[in-house]
Amino acid sequence: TGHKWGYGEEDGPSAWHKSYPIAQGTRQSPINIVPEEAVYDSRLPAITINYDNCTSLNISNNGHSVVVEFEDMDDRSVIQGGPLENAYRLKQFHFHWGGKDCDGSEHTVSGKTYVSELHLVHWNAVRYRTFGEAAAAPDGLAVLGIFMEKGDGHRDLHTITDALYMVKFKGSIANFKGFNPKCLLPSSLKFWTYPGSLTTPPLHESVTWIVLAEPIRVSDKQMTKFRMLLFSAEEEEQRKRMENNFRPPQPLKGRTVRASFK
Ligand SMILES: NS(=O)(=O)c1c(F)c(F)c(S(=O)(=O)CCO)c(N[C@H](c2ccccc2)[C@@H](O)c2ccccc2)c1F
Ligand SMILES: [Zn+2]
Repeated sequence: TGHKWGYGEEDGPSAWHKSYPIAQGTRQSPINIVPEEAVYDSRLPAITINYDNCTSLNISNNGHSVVVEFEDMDDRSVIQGGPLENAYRLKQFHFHWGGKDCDGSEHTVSGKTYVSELHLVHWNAVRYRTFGEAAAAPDGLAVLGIFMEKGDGHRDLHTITDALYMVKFKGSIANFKGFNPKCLLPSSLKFWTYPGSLTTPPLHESVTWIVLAEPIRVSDKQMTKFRMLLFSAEEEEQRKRMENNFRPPQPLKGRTVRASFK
């Protein structure tokens, strides 16, 4: 299903509009966040993240990123508050990263890039019956974005980077039970929020983005493990390293970015 797309010269972000015209839409993501231009909204409630009973299922390499999926048939792991009218269920999380440390994140802050960005994808199960339905609705998805900067290793990220060898090739999947992504959250939940889209095809304009201002740290060794993943499947003779799987910032087109903090 859907046209083959990637992050290369021919099939990368600048070519996506040919199969996905929404790529040139009015609420595309990611964006460059300019803190001084963000509007502080004192009425924005804090976001509440209830992952205590989350059930992680597996970790997989889908040829675009490394993804950890969760059981989402009830409200066992939800995010709410902030700009959200309803509780949104955690469906999966994945990462974006660069080939070296100069870039890798999707959102940027006053032009600053981070080495990686973690996305926790949630869907509005109050208003929509299935993830697919929600994914195509303007208030269907909420993605929590967490910047990752170079530093000493993140203890809990270890659990993930130590499992990456199991999903080296595109199409590989492995058991990954008992992981709670709560441990990946930074200490502050201060955030910016704006109406946007998926940053990969199908690029649906269905995402309320919640980007945390405080990054978490990732070590050099841990980044090296992400870069050992492959875009290619085991049987392909051309082995392409999975790196630079990020879309560059898109035009704001009049949108307002709100801040939960001064
Ligand atoms: N940055 S982002 O949050 O926009 C994003 C990504 F950057 C991203 F790489 C993925 S992905 O699943 O890794 C591969 C692309 O489908 C998804 N995955 C989506 C998804 C699939 C299943 C379950 C949750 C999320 C995406 O594949 C998708 C969303 C909606 C409809 C079809 C596909 C995604 F949402
Ligand atoms: Zn993403």
